[in-house]
Amino acid sequence: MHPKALLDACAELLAQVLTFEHPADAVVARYFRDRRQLGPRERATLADVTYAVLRNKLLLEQLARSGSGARERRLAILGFARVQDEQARAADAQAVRGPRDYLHGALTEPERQWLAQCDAVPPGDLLAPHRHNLPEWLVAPLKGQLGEEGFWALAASLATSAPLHLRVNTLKAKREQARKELAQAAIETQASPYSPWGLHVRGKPALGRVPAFASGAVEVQDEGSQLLALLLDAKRGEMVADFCAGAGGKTLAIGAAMRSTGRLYAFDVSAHRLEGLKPRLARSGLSNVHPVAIAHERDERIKRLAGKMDRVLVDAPCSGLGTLRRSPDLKWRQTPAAVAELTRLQAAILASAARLVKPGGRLVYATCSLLPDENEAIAEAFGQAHADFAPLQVAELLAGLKVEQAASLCSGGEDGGRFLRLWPHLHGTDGFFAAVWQRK
Ligand SMILES: C[S@@+](CC[C@H](N)C(=O)[O-])C[C@H]1O[C@@H](n2cnc3c(N)ncnc32)[C@H](O)[C@@H]1O
Repeated sequence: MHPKALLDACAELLAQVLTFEHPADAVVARYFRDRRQLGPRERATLADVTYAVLRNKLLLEQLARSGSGARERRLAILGFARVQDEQARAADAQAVRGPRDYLHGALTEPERQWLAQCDAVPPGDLLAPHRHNLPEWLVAPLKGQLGEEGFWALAASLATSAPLHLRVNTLKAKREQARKELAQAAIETQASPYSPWGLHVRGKPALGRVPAFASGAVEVQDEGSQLLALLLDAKRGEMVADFCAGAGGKTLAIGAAMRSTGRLYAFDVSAHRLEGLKPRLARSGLSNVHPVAIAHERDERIKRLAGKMDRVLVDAPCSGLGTLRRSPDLKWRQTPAAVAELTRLQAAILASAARLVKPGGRLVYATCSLLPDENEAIAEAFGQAHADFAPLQVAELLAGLKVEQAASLCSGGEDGGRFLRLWPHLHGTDGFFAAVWQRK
């Protein structure tokens, strides 16, 4: 595709994404579906430019106030330039000559001059929002937790794309064996630092046709997600519920930890999301998973299982702000009112799910949010209202599960070990929270 046509396509896609009527990944997927002629490299550029604009929206909008032509085109040019610079850095700037040659081929002379002017703006001249690229309502709760330095480190980390992590399906392969199999397909990996099931992939290779993936020996899963499933510590032959299973990322990890024995219910209110679990389940080789679409958290089918579960995971619906590297549109689509609404739902789901746990059983509440209102506040309110649930120290549990540097992954409580608290800038994972209780 000629650079001019690709830049036009970027501007066209951006115009659709920036209405924020639908999640960016859905808009991008539909755009690709409607244009089957696009090749893999063009698709990659279109997605990368879109995501670069979403991640750096406040800065790029500020820069795009100058220049001429359609706003989406100016944003596309700025996003494209960032993507090409990033690629050049990743490939070693020395080796890549003229990293912006391709983009320059799409620009008019005035546009080239304008881009050079944008490049020359000294970072010190930019206001704070143009440097952190976060909505104002998020700044105070994040600074409140991280302090000034931590906040800026997080903002820098959220401006990057997330690394690719795999979880080895221990039902099918040991970690070292999966590594070797992947290496044969020219996929370089190394053991993840925290999850005993994890592999960190070098680069972002396509996995669809890689034998280890097709055979179900590995699944794509953020290392933080793996740790949540690990924390449930489900054992052979147990009765377990994954209360908000969605497309089953954690269900699959829990089922494998149970060695495909016992009974693992995958509940969700979205039958559509549970449908997404089916092909993954087929690949995984698990036969202990029972997906059940429920009407709501107080569904009759849930009530019938009261007091019967050894372990229950509540991977609650949340703002998703811990996944901003992957879904940067969320920071522009979420609102304080939507978060307040979510906190009511989270408390209700946790209270209902807790009824399933039998005496001596374990309850895990988790989110991929960075906000205390969705995390510590929900866990603390639950603890106060449920004297029959004793809090467990996450740092101790993870250390017992042989997770390296377990204490560094935790915060809260007297010794800082009460909750799991993962941060992209500190741990390289998505942002995650978890609290654990044992029913007395
Ligand atoms: C964070 S996502 C789950 C992700 C999934 N556990 C995974 O690892 O892939 C939260 C899920 O909660 C579901 N949900 C929302 N309201 C619910 C409710 N009242 N009861 C059960 N699940 C609910 C949503 O449909 C969504 O799939």
